[in-house]
Amino acid sequence: MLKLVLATNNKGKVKELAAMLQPLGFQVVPIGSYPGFQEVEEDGETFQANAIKKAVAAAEFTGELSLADDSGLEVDALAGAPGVHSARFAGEPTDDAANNRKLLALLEGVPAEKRTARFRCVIAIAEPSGNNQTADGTCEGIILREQKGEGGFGYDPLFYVPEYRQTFAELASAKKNAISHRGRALGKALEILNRLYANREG
Ligand SMILES: O=P(O)(O)OP(=O)(O)OP(=O)(O)OC[C@H]1O[C@@H](n2cnc3c(O)ncnc32)[C@H](O)[C@@H]1O
Ligand SMILES: [Mg+2]
Repeated sequence: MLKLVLATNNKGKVKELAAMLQPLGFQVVPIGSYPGFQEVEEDGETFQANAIKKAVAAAEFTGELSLADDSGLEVDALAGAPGVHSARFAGEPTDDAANNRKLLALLEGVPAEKRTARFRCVIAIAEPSGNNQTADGTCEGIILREQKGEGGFGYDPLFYVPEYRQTFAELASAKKNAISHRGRALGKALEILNRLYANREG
């Protein structure tokens, strides 16, 4: 089995990443199952910087190949906010419902054609040595005026994908994974993982 530590405390991310990686033969282990791991401070100015920081910390702590995901929502009418601050948009600790309420309040009165947004994701893969590589993905959508759907997590009930006429929270999870920022970043990250494992078994 190809062991891979998932350096995230977000259950929604773990679920999606595991659903995509397990069928490919990866044995994924969430960082939560390693007692004593100190959560890293996500003080980077970019998704890439934060993803690398999380992946390297996990790889150094566990001695295993580790994957981290830093992601967020960029809303054009808000000049790209909440961006890297998506998780704590409405303050600490992370509260998805409060984040969604804040987003709706800030967009009140903004017409549909100006509610464009995108999710961004950077996945970092780190080795215990600290060596790391990254891959990114985006997905374009529109911020609705009210939440729709029960699936997913975070901003999913407000993120409408015109192509499918559904929000990320309404889409079946396999469909979300096929088109999401995370799914696209993971597709590229798999090429990195394949090279790393090929070298190991070399
Ligand atoms: O840092 P980790 O432990 O991975 O977990 P986190 O939830 O803090 O994750 P981030 O720092 O990457 O913050 C990303 C936030 O952006 C939002 N987000 C990212 N991907 C999303 C998705 O697929 N659907 C909905 N919201 C998403 C969600 O609110 C996340 O909390
Ligand atoms: Mg975080």
